[in-house]
Amino acid sequence: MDAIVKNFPAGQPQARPSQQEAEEAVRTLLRWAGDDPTREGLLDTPKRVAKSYRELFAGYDQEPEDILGRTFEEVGGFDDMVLVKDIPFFSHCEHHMVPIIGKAHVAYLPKGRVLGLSKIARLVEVFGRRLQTQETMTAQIANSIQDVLQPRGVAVMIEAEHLCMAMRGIQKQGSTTLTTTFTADFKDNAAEQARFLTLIRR
Ligand SMILES: Nc1nc2c(ncn2[C@@H]2O[C@H](COP(=O)(O)OP(=O)(O)OP(=O)(O)O)[C@@H](O)[C@H]2O)c(=O)[nH]1
Ligand SMILES: [Zn+2]
Repeated sequence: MDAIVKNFPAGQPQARPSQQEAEEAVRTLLRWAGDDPTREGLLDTPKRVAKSYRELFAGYDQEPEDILGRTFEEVGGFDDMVLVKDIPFFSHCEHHMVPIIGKAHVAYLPKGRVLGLSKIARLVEVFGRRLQTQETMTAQIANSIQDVLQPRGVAVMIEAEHLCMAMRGIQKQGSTTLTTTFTADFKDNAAEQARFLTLIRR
């Protein structure tokens, strides 16, 4: 497996470890948790975890440009807000690698071109399936739509529960974190921001 890990923080692509190395790392963590990786029930667990990581972190193999590339211009002059709300997602926090469970609300003000609606949900998936902070994910969704589609503005709100705060640490269940990013006209126009917030609360 010689795939390159994208998004490496220092900007230096690193070769992916082999399947065997990944499985060995899981065996180490099983021993760290206090269990015995050689007992029958755990024999295939390292293989399953490695496979499951490829799915849970599939977003490292996808680029927003590939998803947002296909746009439509024939929309009868429509230039008002397009809002896709309540897009459910799962992610993992980059501090503890524990799930973040949430919903994203994504709006933009078109300028001549619109996106296929499913592409907005696909974009949420791409960034959700990476290690994240909620703030980063919110900004990444907004900025990639702004950069690729170049609409008049983008608004993104994420509401999420962080299981690292619920299952461990401070152990507060049921709290919700809200984050927003506004670009261009949404950033400069309080009335557009208010309309976005009203529509997602309806
Ligand atoms: N800003 C931000 N913080 C997050 C996010 N997800 C988790 N965190 C926080 O990251 C922080 C990491 O704090 P540290 O003190 O380094 O780690 P810790 O000792 O495990 O912290 P506790 O969770 O307080 O036990 C915690 O306060 C988490 O709640 C996120 O998406 N955004
Ligand atoms: Zn965390």
